[in-house]
Amino acid sequence: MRSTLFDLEKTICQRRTADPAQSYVAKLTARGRGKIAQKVGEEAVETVIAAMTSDKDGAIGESADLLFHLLILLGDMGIPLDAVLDELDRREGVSGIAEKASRPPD
Ligand SMILES: N=c1c2ncn([C@@H]3O[C@H](COP(=O)(O)OP(=O)(O)OP(=O)(O)O)[C@@H](O)[C@H]3O)c2ncn1[C@@H]1O[C@H](COP(=O)(O)O)[C@@H](O)[C@H]1O
Repeated sequence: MRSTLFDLEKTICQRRTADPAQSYVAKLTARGRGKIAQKVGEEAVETVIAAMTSDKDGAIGESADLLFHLLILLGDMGIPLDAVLDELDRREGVSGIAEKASRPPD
């Protein structure tokens, strides 16, 4: 399996406390979780816009930005990428339709 996301997670962890003048990760982290979360939202919107305009190259670039900023946010919250992947593994083979139907009524 490609280790790209795990390698990036490690880099982000190392850069969090770097000099904000030298590191984007450190600069964004220093601005606080609200700003990091805002960036995740912006990159998500930009991904959606690329999709809605059928801009494949744009969608690839914006998806990379989204994953990068999501990893910064997870790192800031102390959530390892492994925890997210474990959750996806837990859901494997469970149809989204069946899962929704099994939820208790509101
Ligand atoms: N993958 C990335 C990556 N993707 C995007 N970006 C940066 O993310 C920023 C987002 O761009 P935007 O135009 O959306 O934001 P902005 O205008 O800078 O910010 P705002 O003023 O809007 O808040 C840009 O500065 C991009 O260069 C990245 N910066 C770093 N990485 C990785 O993170 C590592 C550590 O980076 P540093 O922390 O900078 O050393 C690098 O070696 C790379 O592997």
